[in-house]
Amino acid sequence: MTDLPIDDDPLGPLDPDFANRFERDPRRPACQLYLISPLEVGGGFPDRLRRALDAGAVAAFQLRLKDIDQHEAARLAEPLQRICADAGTAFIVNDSVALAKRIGADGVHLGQDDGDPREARERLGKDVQIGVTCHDSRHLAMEAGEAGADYVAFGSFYPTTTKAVQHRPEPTVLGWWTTLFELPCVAIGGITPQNAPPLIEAGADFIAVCSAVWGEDEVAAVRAFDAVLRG
Ligand SMILES: Cc1ncc(COP(=O)(O)OP(=O)(O)O)c(N)n1
Ligand SMILES: Cc1nc(C(=O)O)sc1CCOP(=O)(O)O
Ligand SMILES: [Mg+2]
Repeated sequence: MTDLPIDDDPLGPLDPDFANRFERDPRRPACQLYLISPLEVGGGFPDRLRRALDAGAVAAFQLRLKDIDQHEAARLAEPLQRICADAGTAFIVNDSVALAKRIGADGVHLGQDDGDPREARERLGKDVQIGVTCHDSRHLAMEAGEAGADYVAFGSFYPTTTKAVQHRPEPTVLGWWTTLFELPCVAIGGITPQNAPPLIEAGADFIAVCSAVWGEDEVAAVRAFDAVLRG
């Protein structure tokens, strides 16, 4: 993941073997940016991604495609995965353990109907990051933690047009989670640079964003998130 300047950090450099993990680390901002892809990632999208990752610190990028066969998804993933690797950004595949394994992704994100995190762990191994959607549920989050997830995701905090959503957590769930558990939490849903601060202050370890970056000028948007996240 993209780091703060670390060469002169008194804690020393991040171990490159652990650089793409979802972990709290005092050498990184307390809350980091996690980009979710639009559904269309062909055409000029790789250039947009490169520009976005150059514009500020982006910890992770999720390839979120729907209704697409795995060969086509793997073909579309290839340039994006390379761009993320060059930028030190973790490359996460949405929904599909099979695709994540096939392309050697850094992680997979699983919704409640996307499969069992324990099976995903068996298939992907200990080094691949597994994230789990938990909506507004403390119970689901604790279950995901027990199942070996590397992060839990709560949402949708704000209205979104990217996806039909049925849950609206309060930011307090983030504070509850971070106070009790080491496992990082992700906040998602309708997040913009303007409405992000209450989620950051409540304790989100990551904010996951789609339309506020790809529906806008991606460079200006990542810079605006970067400024908010660096306080
Ligand atoms: C970081 C993150 N959080 C939540 C989701 C939503 O996952 P899911 O509920 O499986 O819905 P889809 O994204 O698959 O439509 C996510 N993708 N990423
Ligand atoms: C993919 C996704 N999952 C959500 C959840 O609540 O689990 S909200 C969401 C959409 C995120 O996109 P945007 O930043 O454009 O709102
Ligand atoms: Mg899903």
